[in-house]
Amino acid sequence: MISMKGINYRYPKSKNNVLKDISMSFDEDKVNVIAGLNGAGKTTLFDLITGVYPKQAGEFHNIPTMDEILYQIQGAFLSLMILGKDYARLVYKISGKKFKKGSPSSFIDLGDQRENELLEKLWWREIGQMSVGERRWLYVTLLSQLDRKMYLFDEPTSAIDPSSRLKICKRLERLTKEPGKTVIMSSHHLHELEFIACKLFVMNNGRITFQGSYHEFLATYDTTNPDIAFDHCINL
Ligand SMILES: Nc1ncnc2c1ncn2[C@@H]1O[C@H](COP(=O)(O)OP(=O)(O)OP(=O)(O)O)[C@@H](O)[C@H]1O
Repeated sequence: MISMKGINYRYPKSKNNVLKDISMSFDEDKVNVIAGLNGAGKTTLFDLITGVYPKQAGEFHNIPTMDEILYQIQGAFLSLMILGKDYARLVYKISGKKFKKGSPSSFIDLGDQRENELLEKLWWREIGQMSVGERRWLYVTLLSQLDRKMYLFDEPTSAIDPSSRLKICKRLERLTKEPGKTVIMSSHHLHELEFIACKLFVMNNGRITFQGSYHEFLATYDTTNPDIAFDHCINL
């Protein structure tokens, strides 16, 4: 199990720690979701886990090597002129997987007919002509085809509609069905977590203030509304 204990981090030239005594353990059979206000420290934590920043204090356990990690950062630049299939080719090339010309159906099966059809549709469309939700779904879907031990997705569901958010969450949940894979995402949206097996972490001001299942989260704050639970959690 990938875990960490007592992690602290301070940016050079900053006075205060941005991560404060963080201890977490990630489940392999669930999507691990980190929620928190803007600036809570989620991206910093991802950057530390993946080695973008050097570790300062605390212990990390069982973190895979760089080539076993997929890290989807926020706002990665891609030309809007390239087609879905060009992005797919790039992803496959990076991973050393065999890419075939023509229809994606000859070598990619997403295990869901509607999603296979969506992939076929986006395959031939320019990135710039896709909706934001379609684009994010395509990125997550193609990246999740790569065989890695750990996947980190930084806000893959931001700025998209509830239906597309759920599709992306379900895609990540599918990854957790494969043994030996740990999936971690950050998110500002909590409602769709009801529909996936997840472990939720709430980060506030550099500290983990909750970790447990979605249902434990609601029960802790005695509500059925995750946004109200979140509000209580960060204001305690
Ligand atoms: N390079 C940096 N140098 C100094 N401070 C930084 C740096 N990068 C981020 N910070 C600060 O660290 C804190 C945490 O930022 P971080 O990007 O990790 O938050 P986040 O939880 O991912 O936010 P968001 O939800 O907005 O993406 C913020 O106060 C931010 O201003």
